Amino acid sequence: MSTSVVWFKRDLRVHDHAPLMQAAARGPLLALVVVEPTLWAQEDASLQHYAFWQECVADLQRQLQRAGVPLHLAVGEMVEVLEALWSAQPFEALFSHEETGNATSYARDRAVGQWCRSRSVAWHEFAQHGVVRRLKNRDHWATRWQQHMGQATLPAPAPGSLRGLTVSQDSSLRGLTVSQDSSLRGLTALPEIGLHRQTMPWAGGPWPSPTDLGLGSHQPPARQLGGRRAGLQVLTDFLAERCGDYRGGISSPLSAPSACSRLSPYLAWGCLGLREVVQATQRRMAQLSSTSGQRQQRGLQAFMSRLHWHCHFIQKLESEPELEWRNLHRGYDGLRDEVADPVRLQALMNGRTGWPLVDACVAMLHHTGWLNFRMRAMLVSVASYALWLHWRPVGLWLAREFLDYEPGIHWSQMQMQAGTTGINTTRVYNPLKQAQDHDPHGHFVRRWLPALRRVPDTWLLEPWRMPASVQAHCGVQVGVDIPVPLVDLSTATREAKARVHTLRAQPEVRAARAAIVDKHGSRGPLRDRLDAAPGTRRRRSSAPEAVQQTLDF
Ligand SMILES: Cc1cc2nc3c(=O)[nH]c(=O)nc-3n(C[C@H](O)[C@H](O)[C@H](O)COP(=O)(O)OP(=O)(O)OC[C@H]3O[C@@H](n4cnc5c(N)ncnc54)[C@H](O)[C@@H]3O)c2cc1C
Repeated sequence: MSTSVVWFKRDLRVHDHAPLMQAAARGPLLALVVVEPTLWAQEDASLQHYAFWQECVADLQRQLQRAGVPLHLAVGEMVEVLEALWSAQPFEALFSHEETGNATSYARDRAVGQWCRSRSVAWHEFAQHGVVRRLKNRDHWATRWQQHMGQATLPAPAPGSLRGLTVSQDSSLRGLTVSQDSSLRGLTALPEIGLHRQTMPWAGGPWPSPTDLGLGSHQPPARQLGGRRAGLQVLTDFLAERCGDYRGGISSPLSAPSACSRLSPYLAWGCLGLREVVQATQRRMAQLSSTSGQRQQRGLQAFMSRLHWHCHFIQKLESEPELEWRNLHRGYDGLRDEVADPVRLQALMNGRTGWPLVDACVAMLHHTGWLNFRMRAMLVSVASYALWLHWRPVGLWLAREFLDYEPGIHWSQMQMQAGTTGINTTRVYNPLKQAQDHDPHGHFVRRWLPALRRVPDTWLLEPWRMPASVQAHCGVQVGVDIPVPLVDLSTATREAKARVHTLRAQPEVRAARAAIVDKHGSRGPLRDRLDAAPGTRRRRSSAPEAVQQTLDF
C-alpha cells in the first residue's frame, strides 16, 4: 500500500480519470487543487477563467465527497505546495494528467518533475485525450487518436469507495511563499497560504480574491456556468436536439450560439473528458434512424470531425511549445511588428474598427465569452491583414476574452489565421462579404451595436459612408456614434496579401515548408479537412502552392 497525491489541473472531474483511479488502487490518496498565483498572473488569464474554474472546482468537490474523500485547496506555487505537503505528510507518488499549457505551466511542470526526483516521489502522468507526448512526426497519429477514443471510459469511483490520506497539521503548512517576480501583472500580497479543507462554498475563505491575483474586473454577464453538471446538460441537450442544426448553422453568428455544441469551456477545463464526449456522440449516432434522424446524423458527423481537430491542434503546441510566442515558420519572422500599433489594437479591442460585423462580434464576445469559429477567424483575419497587427498581442487579448481558452487550439489557430504557419491556405475574410453572407438583414449587428438600429438598411454595410443628410435624418453621427475605419479595407488587405505572398514565394521560405508538414501536418484522408475552416470551399488542384493561395476574399 502506498500513499498518493492526485493533482487536478485542467481535468476537473472524477469520470474517466485515470490518475484518480490508479492512485485509488494503490492506497489512500489526497485530492488536491492549487491556485497558482504565477499562472493566474499571466497575460492570457482573466477573471472569467478564474470564476469558471471556481465553479468547476466546487462541482468537483461534490463529486469527490460522494466518492468518500475531501478536495484540498492550496494556494501557492506548485513546488512549494508539494514541499510543504510532503514535509507534513510524506507521500510516495503524485498522479496527474498530462497538460499542454502555456510556457508558464510548462516551466512549472518541469520544476515539479525535478522536485519529484529530488524527493524520490514517483510522478505518474496520463494522457487526457488524443495528444501524444514526445511525438516525432504525424505519421499514424490519426490511428492512435482513434485507438485512444475507442478504449472504454473509466467509471466514476463508487460512492464512499475512496480512502483519504490524512494530513496531520494544517498549521505546519503555513508560511509558504509566493514568487515575487516583479514582472507578474498586478500581483499583490496574497492571503496567508496553507492547505484548506473547508466544505464549499469557500467564499471569503481561502480563495485569493481576483484583485490579489491581478485579474481585473470584467466578467461577461452572459458567460456559461462552470462545472460538470452544467457541462452534461449542454451535452445532453446538444445530442438530443440541437445537433440537427449543426450543419448549416455554425457559420452565422445568429444561429451559431445554439447550433454549435457549446462544449468548449467544459472540454478546456476538463469537466467533461473528450473520450466520453466522442463515445456519447457515437452512441447517439447509432440510435438515430437513417431516415428521420438524417439531419442530426449529418450534424454529428461534422461535429465528430471537430472533436478530432481538438487534439490535432493541441498536438501542435505539444510538439512545439514555442509556437505560443514565435512564428511556426521562422521565415515569417519580422513580417509584422511584434509591438502592436496601439491605436489599431485599441480600436479592435474596443469594438471601434468601424466595420459593423467586426465590432458586433467584439461586443458579443465581451458579453458572452464566446464566439463561433468563423467569426473568430474573421476577427483574426481583419486584425492580421487589414490592420496588419501581429498575432501575439491580438491572441493575448482574445485568450482573456474566450472563456474556452485552450492554449494548444488557440495559438495554433491564431497563427493559422494570421498566415504564419507556412503550411496552411491563406484565408482572408472580408467582413463586408461575411456580413452579406451571414447577417444579410442586419439582425446581428443591430442587436449588438445599438447605434445601427437607426441606420437605414442601405447603409448598414458601410455606415461611415452615410451622407450628412441621412445622418441628420436618422440621428446618427459618423465619427461619434459610428467610427470611421482607420484604413481603407480593400487597399489595406490587398497590400497585406501582397506582402505575405511575396514572402511566401521566396525559395528559402518555400523550402522550409516540408519540415513543418512532417512535424505538424495532418495525414491521409483527413489532411485537408483538418486544417480547413468549416464551410470553406477549396479549389481543387494538385499543385500544393495553388491550394496554399486559395483566398476567401
Ligand atoms: C483564432 C481562433 C482561436 C480559437 N481559440 C480557441 C480556444 O482557445 N479554445 C477552443 O476550444 N477553441 C478555440 N477555437 C476553435 C473554435 O472556434 C472553438 O472551439 C469553437 O468555436 C467552440 O465552440 P463549440 O464548443 O460550440 O464548438 P463545436 O463546433 O461544437 O466543436 C466542438 C469542439 O470541437 C473542438 N473544435 C471545434 N472547432 C475547432 C477548431 N477549429 N480547432 C480545434 N478544435 C476545434 C472544440 O473543442 C469544440 O468545443 C479558436 C478558433 C480560432 C479561429
